[in-house]
Amino acid sequence: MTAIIQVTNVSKQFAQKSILSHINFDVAPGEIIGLIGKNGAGKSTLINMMLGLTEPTDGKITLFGQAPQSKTIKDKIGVMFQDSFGLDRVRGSELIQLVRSYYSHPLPFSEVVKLAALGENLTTMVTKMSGGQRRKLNFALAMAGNPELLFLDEPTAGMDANSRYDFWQQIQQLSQAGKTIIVTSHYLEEIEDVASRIIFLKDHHVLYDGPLAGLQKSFTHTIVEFDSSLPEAQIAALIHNGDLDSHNQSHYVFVTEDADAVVRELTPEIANVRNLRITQQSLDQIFREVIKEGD
Ligand SMILES: Nc1ncnc2c1ncn2[C@@H]1O[C@H](COP(=O)(O)OP(=O)(O)OP(=O)(O)O)[C@@H](O)[C@H]1O
Repeated sequence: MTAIIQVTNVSKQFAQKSILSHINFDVAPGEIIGLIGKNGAGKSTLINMMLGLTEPTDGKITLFGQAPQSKTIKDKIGVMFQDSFGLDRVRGSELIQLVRSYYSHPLPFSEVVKLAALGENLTTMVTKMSGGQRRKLNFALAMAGNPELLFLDEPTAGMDANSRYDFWQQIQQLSQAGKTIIVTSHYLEEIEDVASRIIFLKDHHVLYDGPLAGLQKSFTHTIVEFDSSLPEAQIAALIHNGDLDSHNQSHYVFVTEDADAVVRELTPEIANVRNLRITQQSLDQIFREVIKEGD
């Protein structure tokens, strides 16, 4: 299948400082790519290069087989940036109509409003909107042109829990309808639920590119968690085959490559251990652990 995005040996420097180095990946139609990495890893820079807003220092990017700056592909792309759009002294509905007018096959106005769950906020001046409402409006603007390819940079920042849930449901439906989606988010549990593929940026490179299950396999750690009223020093003295990830009140979380060994080490105090659970690491836990390495 033809790739929607091709990133070939791309490097980026700002003022001689390397931000990204030798980045390679292709994106197929219908994929939801979760682009992750700590603050400053280069996620927005990579998105900006894919959008043709900044040029790679080296390498090549194509979208739909053409240069990102090509006018003929603009109709196929929707973008939701981290920052707001600046046009504050207008109503949400006016902005949506304005953006629709730039596209040759925009979605009907009512469909845009429904997709973004904007409801009664439509006639509100943008300056009067809450952070969450502005994110929804930004999403409406990204979808207004009925794009094939969507870039979402931190889309749910500021949204409440219900709105976030509805938003990701919407994204999954768009993906099932064939849209290709590139998303960055610091809410890794959300990325974990929706992304068909994770691209993890670290130290200027792609550290991992593949499905979440593969990421868990590459970093073959398991979580052993339990509740105990024993003090941390006593628990730490027992367990040598795992690293303490967190201790919150009576709840202990250990990361290990050998869960059986950790359970055996706990046996002398098993009467003081409750709710023992063994699970795979979540994306958030892997992320925090990998990010810590080398810092
Ligand atoms: N126009 C620019 N000029 C100089 N440096 C820049 C420019 N844009 C980004 N940078 C630098 O490039 C690095 C990567 O920034 P970028 O915004 O791409 O990271 P990010 O992964 O999106 O971070 P965050 O998670 O905080 O949004 C940072 O060190 C940033 O300061």
